[in-house]
Amino acid sequence: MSVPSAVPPRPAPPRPLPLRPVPGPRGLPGLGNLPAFGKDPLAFLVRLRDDFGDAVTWSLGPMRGLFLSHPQHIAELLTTREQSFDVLDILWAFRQVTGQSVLLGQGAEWRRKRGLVQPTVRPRQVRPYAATMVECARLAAERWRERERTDGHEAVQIDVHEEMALITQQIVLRTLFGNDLGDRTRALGQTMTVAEKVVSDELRGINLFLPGWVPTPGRRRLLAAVATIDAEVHRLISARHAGQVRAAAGLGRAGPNGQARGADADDMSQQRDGRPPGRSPGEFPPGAVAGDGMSQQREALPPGAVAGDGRACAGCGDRDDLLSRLLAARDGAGRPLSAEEVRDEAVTLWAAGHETTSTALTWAWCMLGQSPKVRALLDDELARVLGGRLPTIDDYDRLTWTQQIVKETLRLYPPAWAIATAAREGATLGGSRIPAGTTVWCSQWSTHRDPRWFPDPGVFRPERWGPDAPHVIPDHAWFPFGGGQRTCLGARFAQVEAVLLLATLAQSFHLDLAPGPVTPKAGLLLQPATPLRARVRRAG
Ligand code: HEM
Repeated sequence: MSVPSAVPPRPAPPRPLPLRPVPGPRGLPGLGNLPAFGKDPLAFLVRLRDDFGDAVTWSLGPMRGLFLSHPQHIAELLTTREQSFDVLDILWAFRQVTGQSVLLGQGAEWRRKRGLVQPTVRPRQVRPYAATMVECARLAAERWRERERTDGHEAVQIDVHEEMALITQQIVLRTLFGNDLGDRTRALGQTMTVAEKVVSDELRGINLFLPGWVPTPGRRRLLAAVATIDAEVHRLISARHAGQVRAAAGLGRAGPNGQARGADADDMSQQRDGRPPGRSPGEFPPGAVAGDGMSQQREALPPGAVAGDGRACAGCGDRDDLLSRLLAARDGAGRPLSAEEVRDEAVTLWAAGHETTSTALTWAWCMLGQSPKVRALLDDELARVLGGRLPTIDDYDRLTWTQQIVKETLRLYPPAWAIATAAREGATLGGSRIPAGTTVWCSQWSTHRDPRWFPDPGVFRPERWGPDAPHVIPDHAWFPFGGGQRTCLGARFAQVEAVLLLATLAQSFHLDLAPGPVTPKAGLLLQPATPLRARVRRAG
């Protein structure tokens, strides 16, 4: 007879679903399936699944590929990625922006950085940023009203994505740097937009295979944009750091950007390792954490925004933005991130954190514009839960229909539409060996539209995510934020942001879409192929 134990036995890991890859469509000599994929990657991946099955081999130029469509295989890939698969080494342009951050790192270095960055954006920490999210949405609403006053009621036309990107850019920059950027926020945001556009272009066609040293006009633009970003971010970091050191040493209050008054904080102009100027490998002295000299920025923040919650970030002093958290972070050995590492992580959170969410919001408005019933239920919920006031983080759990709208939008139009990794020696999936070097792909676009998991997959139906939904959605059939150990660090941040922005803006406005079809285009992210234009109309 077995002795009862206080600790319940761990459930056995599910048996892997056997993997039996079949060859996909025959490609062209030397190019493989590159032309078909390049022409329409979304249609191509869906065709691989529909015409060939759940595990299909194909090739992209010299790259031997394996495409997975079954959620169980996807789950296995994402959960074993750190042990058996590498980050693809084709992301030269992306690396220029993110540097050696958690996004493209691997192995022990990635684990260390993930351990340092994760606590700064974990769900509990998103709470203090919610007020900033709502405030930035409120400012956008004010801007639209102002345009109504000047241009007339009928005339306010917007490019939805441009407007959403303005808001999310402002949110991420404020949550990162407080108000330190001041009136440079917009210009710096535009510089990041230039960099992102080039990165997106680089991931298409022949550029994908050009070594990083080949200069192209786009690459020159990218490097110039990165140099501007670096100079500004390093200025902010070193000013904040100098302010912290001075405050810790009791040498008086910091200046308006956190720098010690009279100190020459901007000493970050050396060039290193062929990277753009403005990066410094400098380590901060241990213990150089925020002191009490930052109250001037705090006063400049909107009321309640990025609250200085000492419990949330020990070592941040009265600044509680992401930069303070990164500067205060210590690894298991008590080591902080170096100045360059802080730069890389800050710019990565910025780049990874704004365009993804603004893209999701653009699609959400598109869906709302096309689905009057869904919109009417949204209006009911907003009236019931908010009754005309601005939302707070405490409303999040009650805004269930708004959450379902966001989830369903992320299903139909996942901003990140595919994940690709390279198999290492010894990698296996579904019990089968995967030859080293094989690029293993899965696609949110195609799996999220698989009728086996989502009946009527092309229909926007937020009810799927309600408690009474008749269909069980298997694990990893919906994975807009990836999965496993490398799952998106900002998933909670993004979901809270999307719900609060929609709730704030939809309370006051409808966005009436310009007539005509909206087609998605797969670049770095999945975005409308042409600008989504809408007329802003007062709600109610
Ligand atoms: C709708 C918005 C977003 C989407 C769809 C999205 C999607 C993703 C995806 C698919 C990954 C790769 C996961 C994987 O490989 O398994 C990822 C990684 C990441 N995301 Fe997001 N993301 C969003 C918003 C954000 C935000 C707001 C932030 C930061 C504030 C952020 C920061 C990151 C970081 C740092 C990683 C790298 C994690 C690692 O490799 O360890 N993301 N995201």
